Amino acid sequence: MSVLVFIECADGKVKKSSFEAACYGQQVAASLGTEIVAIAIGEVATEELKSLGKYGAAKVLVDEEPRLKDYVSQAYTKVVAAAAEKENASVIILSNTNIGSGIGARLAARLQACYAANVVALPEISGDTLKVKKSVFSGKAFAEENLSASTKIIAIKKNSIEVKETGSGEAAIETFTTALTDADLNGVPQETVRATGDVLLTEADIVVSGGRGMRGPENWHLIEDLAKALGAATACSKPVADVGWRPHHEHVGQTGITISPNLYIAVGISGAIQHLAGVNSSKVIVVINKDPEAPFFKAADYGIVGDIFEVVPKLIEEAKALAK
Ligand SMILES: Cc1cc2nc3c(=O)[nH]c(=O)nc-3n(C[C@H](O)[C@H](O)[C@H](O)COP(=O)(O)OP(=O)(O)OC[C@H]3O[C@@H](n4cnc5c(N)ncnc54)[C@H](O)[C@@H]3O)c2cc1C
Repeated sequence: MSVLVFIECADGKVKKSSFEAACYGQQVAASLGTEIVAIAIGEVATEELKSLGKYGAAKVLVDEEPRLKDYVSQAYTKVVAAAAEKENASVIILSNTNIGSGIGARLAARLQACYAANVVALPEISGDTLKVKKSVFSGKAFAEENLSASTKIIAIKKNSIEVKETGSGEAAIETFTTALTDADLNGVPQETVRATGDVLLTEADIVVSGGRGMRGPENWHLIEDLAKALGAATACSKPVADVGWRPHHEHVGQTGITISPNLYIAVGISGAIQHLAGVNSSKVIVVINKDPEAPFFKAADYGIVGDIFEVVPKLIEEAKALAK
């Protein structure tokens, strides 16, 4: 019996959300008296994979099949299922990303497993049952669910688990191959064009986001300059993307991307529930709005009541000074 953790990679590196999944897996494995094995797919730097040893992975299986350089749902599912069978995994941990949730649902069907997505805390373990807490209704409530099938799949919501090194060892790397058919590979991406700039929005620790209060795209340099000074990604509210001030892939909320950065700075955004649905699991929320009655202040950890065009240039100056 083991706990298998699926590791997502981008640009040859392990994504932060996968370190979170490894830490979660390590703690579950410790409670079950077993160890974690990780599975990574595609080209990933060996040092990155070895570093998973610091987060409890004794071994990392790597499938470097060139056709799996980019995510292919059926094929990735088959590889993870084969790794789970090889390692006799009773618990499989994924990150609750687009890729993780795509694989999770397919895996559950393939392995006759139970699957809990959006999990926000370590499970309570009672015999063969894992009780998990998950975020539901776009982050407005929590649900507890008992997972009792012999194979359990858990997808961790980003930023729910602190990434902590638990050891100094290096994980052993083992090449892993899975026999794939043409049918497994009938949806291979031909080209991937990076949507965001320097910092990937879904992986960013800090996000600076602008709303209709920015008045127009000609003022977006304020959002970009603040983001640059903080090493942050940029985002926006839906109407901003709808009118074409910003591209749609930056739109966060119920109908856009869901993010959970450590710091979310909302500039000139009112805080409608549809917007909050995509950002309310951020660790710290800072709101800048000239209207003290703006609903976003109720969800904020820190609020600045003031005019964007006075407040943000000062913040940029301060952030630049701190970075020196
Ligand atoms: C089905 C459905 C799905 C939706 N999905 C989403 C979604 O995914 N994401 C999303 O964002 N929205 C979504 N919406 C839209 C949502 O309801 C709001 O209309 C939207 O979030 C408002 O965007 P905003 O805050 O940028 O604009 P506004 O509501 O117009 O707010 C602008 C804010 O800027 C402030 N402001 C103006 N000038 C200044 C200044 N100079 N200095 C400081 N503050 C200033 C104002 O006080 C105001 O609070 C959805 C709506 C529906 C019906």
